[in-house]
Amino acid sequence: MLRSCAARLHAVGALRGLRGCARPWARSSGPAPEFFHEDHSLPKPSWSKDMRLLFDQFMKKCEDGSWIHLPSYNYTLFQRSQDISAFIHAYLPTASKLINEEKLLQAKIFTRNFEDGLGFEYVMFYNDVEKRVVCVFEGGPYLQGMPGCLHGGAIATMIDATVGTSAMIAEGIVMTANLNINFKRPVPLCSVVLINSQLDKIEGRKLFISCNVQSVDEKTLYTEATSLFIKLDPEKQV
Ligand SMILES: CCCCCCCC/C=C\CCCCCCCC(=O)SCCNC(=O)CCNC(=O)[C@H](O)C(C)(C)COP(=O)(O)OP(=O)(O)OC[C@H]1O[C@@H](n2cnc3c(N)ncnc32)[C@H](O)[C@@H]1OP(=O)(O)O
Repeated sequence: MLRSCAARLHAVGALRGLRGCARPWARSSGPAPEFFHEDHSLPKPSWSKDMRLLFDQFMKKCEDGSWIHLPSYNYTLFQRSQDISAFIHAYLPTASKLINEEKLLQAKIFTRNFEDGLGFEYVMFYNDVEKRVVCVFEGGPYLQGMPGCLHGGAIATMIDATVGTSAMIAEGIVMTANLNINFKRPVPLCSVVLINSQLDKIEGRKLFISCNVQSVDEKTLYTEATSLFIKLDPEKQV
């Protein structure tokens, strides 16, 4: 399973020629520690029936290669601590002055650090022809905002992660410059939703990606969003 997940991620990278992801900042090579490799996007006992059903449906679509399952880990692409540090120095020199290098060793993706079933449960799929990333997302009980509803910040986070994945696949190292969200209906806590993102256009370093959040039966439109991502330029002092 680990081999096939790595192969799929590699396929996505190869698809885009790994633009911007050649790790020019890396000081070391070799495998990351084994415990890092748990793919959090695979079915777990805590997943609901809807989540499992949609996972199976999308995995079926992956069989002819039109869709790709994107594995997901609790660390960034730059998982080795020395890589993270070198990455920040190369791309975010202003921020690097304020970052505690020791704390950096503990860095993890915050959506992947809740206990199973309590926080963000999600899996993403990518269609290269249509330039779409779809995220199947179930927000657990620890993500409550208004009683019985998903916190808007949790929705924003997952929208950012979905459109961000789309931007990263297209152009490598990017950051969110603008995220514009219309919350149209409250999302019931612990329900499964589909986050559909679409890469609309690329203009120089700017990527425009739109997105909506729908119920599984597609009858309820919960949220609509547009986003702007900027491909980072290591020559610029951001
Ligand atoms: C092969 C890969 C496989 C991958 C597989 C998938 C794995 C996925 C794994 C994990 C995915 C997780 C994904 C998570 C995603 C999360 C992302 C975040 O949350 S990022 C944190 C929040 N964002 C910030 O903190 C940015 C702060 N802002 C900045 O640092 C700068 O403003 C930055 C970098 C965005 C732009 O700065 P400049 O100096 O590089 O660029 P300038 O010159 O200012 O802008 C460039 C152009 O963009 C326009 N622009 C910039 N900001 C704009 C704005 N807010 N609105 C409109 N236009 C804007 C400008 O007007 C300019 O346009 P003109 O070229 O002149 O036409």
